[in-house]
Amino acid sequence: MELKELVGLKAAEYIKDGMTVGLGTGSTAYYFVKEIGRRVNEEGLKITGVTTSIQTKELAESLGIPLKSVDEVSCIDITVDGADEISEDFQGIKGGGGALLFEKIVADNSKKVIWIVDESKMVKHLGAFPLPVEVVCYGSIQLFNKFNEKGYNPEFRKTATGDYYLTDEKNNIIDLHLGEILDPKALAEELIHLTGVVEHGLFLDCVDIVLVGTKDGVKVIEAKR
Ligand SMILES: O=C[C@H](O)[C@H](O)[C@H](O)COP(=O)(O)O
Repeated sequence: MELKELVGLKAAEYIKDGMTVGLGTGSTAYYFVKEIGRRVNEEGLKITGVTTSIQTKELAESLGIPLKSVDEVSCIDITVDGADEISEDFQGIKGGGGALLFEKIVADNSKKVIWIVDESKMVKHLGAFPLPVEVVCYGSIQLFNKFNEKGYNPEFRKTATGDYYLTDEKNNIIDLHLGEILDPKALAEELIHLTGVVEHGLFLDCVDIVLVGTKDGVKVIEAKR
Protein backbone atom coordinates (compact mmCIF):
# COMPACT_ATOMS: atom_id res chain seq x y z
CA MET A 1 0.00 0.00 0.00
CA GLU A 2 1.23 3.52 -0.81
CA LEU A 3 2.32 5.56 2.25
CA LYS A 4 -0.24 8.25 1.40
CA GLU A 5 -3.01 5.67 1.52
CA LEU A 6 -1.69 4.24 4.79
CA VAL A 7 -1.91 7.59 6.59
CA GLY A 8 -5.25 8.42 4.98
CA LEU A 9 -6.75 5.21 6.38
CA LYS A 10 -5.14 5.76 9.79
CA ALA A 11 -6.57 9.29 10.02
CA ALA A 12 -10.06 7.98 9.30
CA GLU A 13 -9.86 6.00 12.58
CA TYR A 14 -10.10 9.31 14.48
CA ILE A 15 -13.53 10.03 12.99
CA LYS A 16 -16.56 9.01 15.04
CA ASP A 17 -20.34 9.25 14.68
CA GLY A 18 -21.77 12.74 15.07
CA MET A 19 -18.59 14.63 14.22
CA THR A 20 -18.25 17.58 11.90
CA VAL A 21 -15.14 16.83 9.87
CA GLY A 22 -12.89 19.11 7.81
CA LEU A 23 -12.00 17.33 4.59
CA GLY A 24 -8.57 18.34 3.28
CA THR A 25 -7.31 18.65 -0.27
CA GLY A 26 -4.63 16.87 -2.28
CA SER A 27 -3.39 13.42 -3.18
CA THR A 28 -2.97 12.30 0.45
CA ALA A 29 -6.24 13.75 1.77
CA TYR A 30 -7.90 11.96 -1.17
CA TYR A 31 -7.40 8.59 0.54
CA PHE A 32 -8.87 9.93 3.79
CA VAL A 33 -11.96 11.27 2.02
CA LYS A 34 -12.38 8.01 0.09
CA GLU A 35 -12.26 6.02 3.34
CA ILE A 36 -14.78 8.35 5.01
CA GLY A 37 -17.03 7.84 1.99
CA ARG A 38 -16.67 4.08 2.32
CA ARG A 39 -17.57 4.18 6.01
CA VAL A 40 -20.57 6.43 5.37
CA ASN A 41 -21.89 4.01 2.77
CA GLU A 42 -20.89 0.65 4.24
CA GLU A 43 -20.91 1.25 7.99
CA GLY A 44 -23.55 3.97 8.26
CA LEU A 45 -21.06 6.46 9.74
CA LYS A 46 -22.93 9.68 10.49
CA ILE A 47 -20.75 12.75 9.96
CA THR A 48 -21.00 16.15 8.34
CA GLY A 49 -18.12 17.13 6.09
CA VAL A 50 -16.78 20.63 5.51
CA THR A 51 -14.64 20.75 2.40
CA THR A 52 -11.47 22.77 1.74
CA SER A 53 -11.71 23.10 -2.05
CA ILE A 54 -14.02 22.63 -5.01
CA GLN A 55 -12.00 19.53 -5.89
CA THR A 56 -12.68 17.92 -2.49
CA LYS A 57 -16.32 19.05 -2.58
CA GLU A 58 -16.81 17.24 -5.88
CA LEU A 59 -15.09 14.12 -4.56
CA ALA A 60 -17.11 14.12 -1.32
CA GLU A 61 -20.36 14.67 -3.20
CA SER A 62 -19.56 11.80 -5.56
CA LEU A 63 -19.08 9.56 -2.49
CA GLY A 64 -22.34 10.66 -0.89
CA ILE A 65 -20.76 12.32 2.18
CA PRO A 66 -23.22 14.82 3.72
CA LEU A 67 -21.71 18.32 3.51
CA LYS A 68 -22.20 21.76 4.98
CA SER A 69 -20.34 24.96 4.31
CA VAL A 70 -17.98 26.32 6.97
CA ASP A 71 -20.53 29.05 7.69
CA GLU A 72 -23.33 26.56 8.39
CA VAL A 73 -21.59 24.78 11.29
CA SER A 74 -20.85 26.03 14.81
CA CYS A 75 -17.38 24.45 14.76
CA ILE A 76 -15.45 21.59 13.20
CA ASP A 77 -14.41 18.71 15.46
CA ILE A 78 -11.44 17.42 13.44
CA THR A 79 -9.85 18.46 10.17
CA VAL A 80 -7.61 16.04 8.32
CA ASP A 81 -5.41 17.51 5.62
CA GLY A 82 -2.13 16.94 3.78
CA ALA A 83 0.91 19.22 3.89
CA ASP A 84 3.80 20.03 1.59
CA GLU A 85 6.47 20.39 4.28
CA ILE A 86 6.52 20.06 8.08
CA SER A 87 9.47 21.36 10.07
CA GLU A 88 10.95 19.89 13.25
CA ASP A 89 8.84 22.28 15.33
CA PHE A 90 5.65 21.33 13.45
CA GLN A 91 5.22 24.44 11.37
CA GLY A 92 3.97 23.75 7.87
CA ILE A 93 3.83 24.84 4.27
CA LYS A 94 0.59 24.08 2.47
CA GLY A 95 -0.97 25.14 -0.79
CA GLY A 96 0.99 23.10 -3.33
CA GLY A 97 -2.42 22.22 -4.74
CA GLY A 98 -3.63 25.82 -4.54
CA ALA A 99 -6.17 25.24 -1.74
CA LEU A 100 -4.38 27.19 1.02
CA LEU A 101 -7.06 29.82 1.62
CA PHE A 102 -10.03 27.52 2.26
CA GLU A 103 -7.73 25.07 4.06
CA LYS A 104 -6.62 27.77 6.49
CA ILE A 105 -10.19 28.97 7.09
CA VAL A 106 -11.31 25.41 7.86
CA ALA A 107 -8.24 24.72 10.06
CA ASP A 108 -8.75 27.95 12.01
CA ASN A 109 -12.30 26.85 12.83
CA SER A 110 -11.33 23.31 13.91
CA LYS A 111 -10.91 22.01 17.45
CA LYS A 112 -8.29 19.52 16.27
CA VAL A 113 -6.10 19.46 13.14
CA ILE A 114 -4.41 16.31 11.87
CA TRP A 115 -1.88 16.42 9.03
CA ILE A 116 -1.16 13.30 7.04
CA VAL A 117 2.12 13.05 5.13
CA ASP A 118 4.70 10.59 3.96
CA GLU A 119 8.14 10.85 5.55
CA SER A 120 9.61 12.81 2.61
CA LYS A 121 7.63 15.88 3.81
CA MET A 122 9.33 16.01 7.23
CA VAL A 123 12.19 18.56 7.10
CA LYS A 124 14.49 20.46 9.46
CA HIS A 125 13.60 23.96 8.23
CA LEU A 126 10.79 24.97 5.88
CA GLY A 127 11.53 26.51 2.51
CA ALA A 128 12.84 23.92 0.08
CA PHE A 129 9.22 23.66 -1.07
CA PRO A 130 8.14 26.90 -2.83
CA LEU A 131 5.92 28.96 -0.53
CA PRO A 132 2.55 29.71 -2.18
CA VAL A 133 1.17 33.21 -1.74
CA GLU A 134 -2.41 33.81 -2.90
CA VAL A 135 -2.82 37.32 -4.29
CA VAL A 136 -5.68 39.20 -5.93
CA CYS A 137 -5.17 39.48 -9.67
CA TYR A 138 -5.34 43.28 -9.68
CA GLY A 139 -1.86 44.53 -8.87
CA SER A 140 -0.32 41.07 -8.79
CA ILE A 141 2.55 42.10 -11.08
CA GLN A 142 3.41 44.93 -8.66
CA LEU A 143 3.51 42.40 -5.82
CA PHE A 144 5.62 40.07 -7.97
CA ASN A 145 8.11 42.92 -8.50
CA LYS A 146 8.21 43.64 -4.76
CA PHE A 147 8.95 39.99 -4.00
CA ASN A 148 11.68 40.10 -6.64
CA GLU A 149 13.30 43.17 -5.06
CA LYS A 150 13.27 41.40 -1.70
CA GLY A 151 15.13 38.44 -3.24
CA TYR A 152 12.24 36.03 -2.71
CA ASN A 153 12.58 34.46 -6.18
CA PRO A 154 8.89 34.70 -7.09
CA GLU A 155 7.23 32.72 -9.83
CA PHE A 156 3.64 33.06 -11.00
CA ARG A 157 1.93 29.71 -10.89
CA LYS A 158 0.73 28.74 -14.35
CA THR A 159 -1.50 25.98 -15.68
CA ALA A 160 -0.27 23.24 -18.01
CA THR A 161 -1.48 25.37 -20.93
CA GLY A 162 0.52 28.41 -19.76
CA ASP A 163 -2.36 30.47 -18.36
CA TYR A 164 -2.16 32.13 -14.96
CA TYR A 165 -3.39 29.66 -12.35
CA LEU A 166 -6.62 30.71 -10.63
CA THR A 167 -7.62 29.52 -7.15
CA ASP A 168 -11.17 28.59 -6.16
CA GLU A 169 -11.62 32.26 -5.23
CA LYS A 170 -10.25 33.30 -8.65
CA ASN A 171 -7.00 34.72 -7.29
CA ASN A 172 -3.46 34.20 -8.59
CA ILE A 173 -0.70 32.33 -6.80
CA ILE A 174 2.89 33.52 -6.63
CA ASP A 175 5.28 30.80 -5.43
CA LEU A 176 8.32 32.06 -3.52
CA HIS A 177 11.48 30.00 -3.97
CA LEU A 178 13.15 30.80 -0.67
CA GLY A 179 15.39 27.80 -0.12
CA GLU A 180 15.29 28.05 3.65
CA ILE A 181 12.89 29.91 5.95
CA LEU A 182 14.63 30.48 9.27
CA ASP A 183 11.98 32.73 10.82
CA PRO A 184 8.56 31.64 9.50
CA LYS A 185 6.65 33.82 11.97
CA ALA A 186 8.38 37.01 10.82
CA LEU A 187 7.84 36.08 7.18
CA ALA A 188 4.16 35.27 7.77
CA GLU A 189 3.70 38.61 9.48
CA GLU A 190 5.38 40.46 6.63
CA LEU A 191 3.44 38.70 3.86
CA ILE A 192 -0.03 39.04 5.37
CA HIS A 193 0.37 42.81 5.67
CA LEU A 194 1.20 43.38 2.00
CA THR A 195 -1.78 44.90 0.23
CA GLY A 196 -3.11 42.43 -2.32
CA VAL A 197 -1.96 39.34 -0.44
CA VAL A 198 -5.01 37.27 0.44
CA GLU A 199 -3.22 34.45 2.28
CA HIS A 200 0.08 32.60 2.36
CA GLY A 201 0.91 28.94 2.75
CA LEU A 202 2.66 29.18 6.13
CA PHE A 203 0.47 27.26 8.59
CA LEU A 204 1.95 28.13 11.96
CA ASP A 205 0.99 26.72 15.38
CA CYS A 206 -1.91 25.03 13.67
CA VAL A 207 -1.49 21.26 13.89
CA ASP A 208 -2.24 18.92 16.82
CA ILE A 209 -1.31 15.51 15.43
CA VAL A 210 0.95 14.54 12.54
CA LEU A 211 0.58 11.08 11.02
CA VAL A 212 3.74 10.21 9.11
CA GLY A 213 3.77 7.30 6.71
CA THR A 214 7.05 5.40 6.89
CA LYS A 215 8.18 2.09 5.48
CA ASP A 216 7.76 0.67 9.00
CA GLY A 217 4.19 1.92 9.36
CA VAL A 218 2.43 5.07 10.56
CA LYS A 219 4.23 7.23 13.13
CA VAL A 220 1.81 9.23 15.30
CA ILE A 221 3.33 12.51 16.54
CA GLU A 222 1.51 14.77 19.00
CA ALA A 223 2.52 18.33 18.17
CA LYS A 224 2.60 20.92 20.96
CA ARG A 225 1.11 24.28 20.09
O1 LIG B 1 -3.27 23.02 -1.68
C1 LIG B 1 -3.08 21.85 -1.40
C2 LIG B 1 -2.90 21.34 -0.04
O2 LIG B 1 -2.28 22.23 0.84
C3 LIG B 1 -2.33 19.94 0.05
O3 LIG B 1 -2.77 19.43 1.27
C4 LIG B 1 -0.83 19.88 0.00
O4 LIG B 1 -0.38 20.50 -1.17
C5 LIG B 1 -0.33 18.43 0.04
O5 LIG B 1 -0.81 17.75 -1.08
P1 LIG B 1 -0.38 16.26 -1.43
O6 LIG B 1 -0.94 15.40 -0.35
O7 LIG B 1 -0.99 16.01 -2.78
O8 LIG B 1 1.13 16.22 -1.47
